[in-house]
Amino acid sequence: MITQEHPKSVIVIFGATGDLAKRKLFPSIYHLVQNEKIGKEFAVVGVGRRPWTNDEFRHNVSDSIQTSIKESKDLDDFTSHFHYHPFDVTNPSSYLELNDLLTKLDSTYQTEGNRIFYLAMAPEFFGTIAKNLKKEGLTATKGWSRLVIEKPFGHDLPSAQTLNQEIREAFNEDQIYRIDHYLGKEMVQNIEVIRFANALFEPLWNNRYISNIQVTSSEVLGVEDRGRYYENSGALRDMFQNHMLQMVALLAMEPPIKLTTDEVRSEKVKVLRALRAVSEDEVSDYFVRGQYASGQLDNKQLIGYTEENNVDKKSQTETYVAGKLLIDNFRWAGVPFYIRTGKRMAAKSTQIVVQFKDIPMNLYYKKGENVPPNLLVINIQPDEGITLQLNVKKDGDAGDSKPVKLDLSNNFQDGINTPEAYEKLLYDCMRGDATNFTHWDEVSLSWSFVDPISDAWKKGKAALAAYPSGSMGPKESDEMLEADGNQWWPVN
Ligand SMILES: NC(=O)C1=CN([C@@H]2O[C@H](COP(=O)(O)OP(=O)(O)OC[C@H]3O[C@@H](n4cnc5c(N)ncnc54)[C@H](OP(=O)(O)O)[C@@H]3O)[C@@H](O)[C@H]2O)C=CC1
Ligand SMILES: O=C1O[C@H](COP(=O)(O)O)[C@@H](O)[C@H](O)[C@H]1O
Repeated sequence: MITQEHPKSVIVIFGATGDLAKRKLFPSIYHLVQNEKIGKEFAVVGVGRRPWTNDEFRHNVSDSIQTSIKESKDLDDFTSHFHYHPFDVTNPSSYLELNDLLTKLDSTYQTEGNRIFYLAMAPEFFGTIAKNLKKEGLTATKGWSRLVIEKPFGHDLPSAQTLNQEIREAFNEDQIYRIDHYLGKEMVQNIEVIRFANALFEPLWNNRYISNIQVTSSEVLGVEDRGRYYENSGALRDMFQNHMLQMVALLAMEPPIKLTTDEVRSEKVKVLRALRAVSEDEVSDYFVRGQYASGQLDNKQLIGYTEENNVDKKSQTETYVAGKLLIDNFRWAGVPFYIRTGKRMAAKSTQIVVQFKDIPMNLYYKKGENVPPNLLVINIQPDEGITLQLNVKKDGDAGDSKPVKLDLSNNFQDGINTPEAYEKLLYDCMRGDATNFTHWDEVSLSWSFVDPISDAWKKGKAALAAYPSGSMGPKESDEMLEADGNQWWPVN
């Protein structure tokens, strides 16, 4: 059941001394309190191996808030809700002590026995932690208990299945919240509203009127200090299998009969089931993989991927992937969904472009050529908003037209204050709303689609194209669209 107001809970963060907790989780909890989404009835227990005291932990929390939020206030009061419990999560006996602490905090903060276990740690620990939580009785509380799991959820389908079995032995599916932080982004959540709350778009949202849909998520950053993780992941597993496929599912799904968790998920699952499988031999026709070489951006010289720390000098890991997806159902037959994502590209941008089909006949503007197509552009980040490209009469010239952009970005007035993805997702989890988390069916279908692609790449069935840092990816990606008579639309 979804709690409407001021959910109460103890939140146990496994990995509370790590990067994710400091950069995302503590500021998110702070915002929830400041925005009065949660009241005083909460406590946070941090788990890590470092032998910190409560004071040291609270200092670290304070630091994280001051770094990320300009005007922070009431920090002492806020951090007094934070407690640190150091232990190695592979040591089963420590869970009993943790349980005692949770029971005590439950009574101090009147959290009604509700517990969130947030696993902000490397995935190899997920199964062990889930098992010990159940075995030592931490999930047997008078309130609810929920498990939040960070990505990556497995490395391929078999490893994801093993992980799922391990956590399902301790938690039911409806207690498991698999985070995909893109689903917490304001404009990703807006996809459904744009589609289903506007009489203008939904009738056109099909293969009769749409020529193709493009989803881009480009990053300026390189692999930073995550070389070890990224070498085993690459862009296909890091971004495509989860964030990109989730956006495709939201764009392509049928209208759900209700906006409930189960109904929305069930429609997304149908899209993933309808994705046309790409066999190993066809991979090069549908996918391009690339790796950033050295290059320049904003007059700065940038090193190539293989020169990064903890990266093999001969690495074949892709830092860029572009794909052409086909969805074999009545609505989308024949409409390509072009997807691209990569690191060290020219701009940080996540953007969706819906390109409508050409009008049947050109009465205007350079007859014999096509009038520019109508485009609906959904800007997810860094700017939030939508633009609609239409054609209007050219000033003065009778019989001539020009494209104009109807820019609705200014309507998103509270854009800068929209809650951060993690804040929304944490709040959803506290309220028991799993709509914006990924269900096991979605995860397994995504891996089923992705595995043949990575297998083909592993067997060397497709070349790894180099692209200069600071560019928009390899030329092979442009050629993939050109072969269909299409082109990537520029990102904002
Ligand atoms: N950082 C990010 O931006 C993102 C991270 N993620 C995911 O979140 C998870 C955490 O990432 P991140 O915070 O970057 O990782 P870090 O390496 O920064 O942190 C790892 C944490 O795990 C703790 N830890 C490791 N081993 C043990 C152990 N045996 N017992 C108890 N605690 C242990 C560490 O504590 P200590 O050192 O004190 O032992 C530390 O708090 C990963 O699954 C990652 O893929 C997902 C998206 C983005
Ligand atoms: O999950 C991940 O996402 C980030 C990009 O997230 P964004 O919100 O900044 O678009 C990416 O850098 C990282 O490699 C990946 O693990």
